[in-house]
Amino acid sequence: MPAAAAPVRLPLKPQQAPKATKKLSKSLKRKREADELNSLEQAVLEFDPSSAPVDLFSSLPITRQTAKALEKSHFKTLTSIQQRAIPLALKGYDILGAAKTGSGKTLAFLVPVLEILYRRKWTPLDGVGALIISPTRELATQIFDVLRKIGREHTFSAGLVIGGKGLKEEKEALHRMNIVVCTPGRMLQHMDQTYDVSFDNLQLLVLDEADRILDMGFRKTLDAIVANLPKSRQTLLFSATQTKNVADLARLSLKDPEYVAVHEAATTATPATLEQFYMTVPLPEKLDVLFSFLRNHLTVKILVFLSSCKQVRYVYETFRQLHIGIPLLHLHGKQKQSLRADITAKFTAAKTSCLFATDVVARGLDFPAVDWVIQVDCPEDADTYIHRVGRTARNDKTGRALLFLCPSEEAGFTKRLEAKKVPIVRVNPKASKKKEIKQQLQGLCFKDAELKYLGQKAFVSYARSIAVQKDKDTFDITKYELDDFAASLGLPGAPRIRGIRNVDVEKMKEMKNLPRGLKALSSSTSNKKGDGSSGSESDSDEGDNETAEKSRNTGKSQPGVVTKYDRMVNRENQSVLAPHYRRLLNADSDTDEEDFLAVKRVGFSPSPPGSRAASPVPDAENDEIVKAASDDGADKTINPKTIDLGGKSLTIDSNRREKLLTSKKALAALKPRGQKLIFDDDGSAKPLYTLVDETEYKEAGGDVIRERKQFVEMEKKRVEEEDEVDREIARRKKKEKMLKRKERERMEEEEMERMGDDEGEDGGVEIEGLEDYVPAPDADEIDMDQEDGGIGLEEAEEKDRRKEKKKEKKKRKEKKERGDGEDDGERRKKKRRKVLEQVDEPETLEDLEALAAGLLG
Ligand SMILES: Nc1ncnc2c1ncn2[C@@H]1O[C@H](COP(=O)(O)OP(=O)(O)OP(=O)(O)O)[C@@H](O)[C@H]1O
Repeated sequence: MPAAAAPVRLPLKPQQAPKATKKLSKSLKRKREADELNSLEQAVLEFDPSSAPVDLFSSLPITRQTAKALEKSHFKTLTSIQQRAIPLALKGYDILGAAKTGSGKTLAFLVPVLEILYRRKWTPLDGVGALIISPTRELATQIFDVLRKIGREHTFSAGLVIGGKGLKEEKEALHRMNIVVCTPGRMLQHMDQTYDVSFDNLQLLVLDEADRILDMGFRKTLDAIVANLPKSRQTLLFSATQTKNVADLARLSLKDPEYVAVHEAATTATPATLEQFYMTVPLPEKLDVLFSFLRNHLTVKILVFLSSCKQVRYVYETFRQLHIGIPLLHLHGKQKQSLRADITAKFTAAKTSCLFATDVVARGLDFPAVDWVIQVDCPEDADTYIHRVGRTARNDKTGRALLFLCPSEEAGFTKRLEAKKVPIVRVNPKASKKKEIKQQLQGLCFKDAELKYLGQKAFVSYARSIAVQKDKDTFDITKYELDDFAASLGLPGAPRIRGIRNVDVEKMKEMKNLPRGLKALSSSTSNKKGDGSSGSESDSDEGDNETAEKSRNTGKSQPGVVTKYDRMVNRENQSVLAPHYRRLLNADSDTDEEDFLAVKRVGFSPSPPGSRAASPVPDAENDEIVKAASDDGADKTINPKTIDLGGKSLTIDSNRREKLLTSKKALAALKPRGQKLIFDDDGSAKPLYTLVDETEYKEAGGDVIRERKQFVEMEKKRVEEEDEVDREIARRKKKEKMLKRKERERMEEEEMERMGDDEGEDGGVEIEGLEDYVPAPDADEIDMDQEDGGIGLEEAEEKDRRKEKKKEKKKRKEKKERGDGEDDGERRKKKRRKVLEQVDEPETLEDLEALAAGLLG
């Protein structure tokens, strides 16, 4: 599936082209469609959602097109959430849908989307009719794929707006979309920047994984999106862990929503076909247990969750080098979109594979036949646990899940699971099958400095992810054996951790045996020297470039004795794991405190008037100014030249001086700026603004900070207002243009219809009894749509029309050239006369034939 932004026109499969003899009169077809629509509306009206649930899609009051596509996609019977939600949604209710993972919620909202737009006679000119929002790109792509399948018999255009592609490309495509499947961030970007895309007509808003989209992470983005949507719309919210938070629902202005929770009475919140286990594994043994587990499960499909991108990378890179014996993949939010799509496709197709991933795949993804879900790092809450394990045992298939809990997490987290009705059994790892990989990891880190560096980052990001957890009953940072954990990653010591907030520093200071990493943390936090970064580590690429150099110097190695670990730590990162990773390193080093103060490139340094050549700064590229130490030890500049610039003297070398003197622009930049003056009635000049001394101003009762704030707010408001006016103008213009185009097309259609009817009356072929036949657009047009987001059907028709017109024009021109006003009969007579003039009396048979040919030709 191309993650293309370009809209695809449904139907997506070319149907059999109509034969000339089976041409169906357009007006008849239109009449039939109108009748069908009326009876469909009637059926929906009469349908009672509270009556016995419908088992088959064919028994639902839905269009022929949807029913046919569902059948072709092998969807015959409805799942329970579909039985309950679809009828209500068809009747126009707002819905809060909750059902276990893998129970078919996607169809429960996609079928109503297609049906409602169809019943409202939605055309490409009506703009965006339905907006489907998903928290991740992968899930949006999956929803889009299902939409393509079940919408293939309809003629709407649908598109993906998820980023990872050019904004311009998406912008252009957005104009043609009727159904938009998107991620929140990218959608908002378009709403802000693509001024002429209107959502004024929006009929349906769908939030898949609604609780996730409504939570803190997306709060502002979603609110801003909703502010751009009309209030009179239908809203459908779906999730396996649905929110009932009234404040959240109020944000979406739901109208008396129907709460459809099909498994609310069930004894478990997870699928009955899912077996769930947990193990208590000390943090330093986690990688050993994971490695041993994978070694013993080489022929299955496994999904392994870790809490940050760094961990995913580290575990993937090291396990790959340990040749574990099962194909390994890794997926996290810092990868390029094309790579993410590629890995998702690979894992979907794989029969045997192990995918290390962050929570980017925790929700909604429908990987077929996953045997095991392993959670190496404890999820932040029970809801996340439910979604993660929901990647297996989908749609009544079997599956297994295993959770690793650190001893300090066990009591707290099992309590949370119990409260959420998650049945889980404790198991112990078999000691005989456990293999320690610490030594191997140390070896790998020793050989490869970048791997070691990655391990350090993984360590820091794990510690941070624990420190920022809200559930302090489960996650107490002081209870993790961080030093041993660092050793288990193959690191020579626990890296220093900066920037963790919300940690009880005093408590940590009091602790005996406090890990070195946390000691550093406690001192840096209490001294307020942290870098200030905080927030969730999951899928974020934060981290700490710093090694534990200081602590190491004061640690195990003796002063003056350089151990192999010291060498390893001091060594620069040399080899390259991946270009992307190197970029990350560079990006990180950019944020170092040293860089914050360092001057990257300095040109000239103007010296104060009257002073000697002052601070000539060498340019890295040219090295114009050479400095040497004089006998008395003071700096002496060789070959100095001074230019006087309005009282300022500038010292430079002769070459640059020449250059500078020939460039007015460069000189102007160095000269003092001019001053703006105003002249009063007497002609005396005054500065444009007279500045009041701040203390004087304050004494007079002025509040500088408040006024600055007021000014900024006033300006912001003004810009927003102007922005809104601009948008409104753009929207109005677009609407006018659209209406004009619609009117023109309607007239053209009427004209064509008239011509078509005339044709029928004049002997054109009209076949009765082809009720089931739906004429399809040309296959060529569909191909273009599908392949590269090329022109739509509508545009193709427009092109054809233009071609026709051109042809006619050309014909007329030719006719004119041949002689104005001459009809064909006259022209023929003229030609015959000319032939007769040229040919003598025919004597032979050939002469006669030539004459006949000339006359007839
Ligand atoms: N009516 C149906 N008949 C047969 N299979 C179905 C039906 N509806 C959905 N499925 C299949 O069930 C699987 C799970 O569906 P879907 O992804 O919609 O679940 P979900 O409830 O959205 O899961 P999650 O909570 O994880 O997002 C998919 O493979 C889908 O093709």
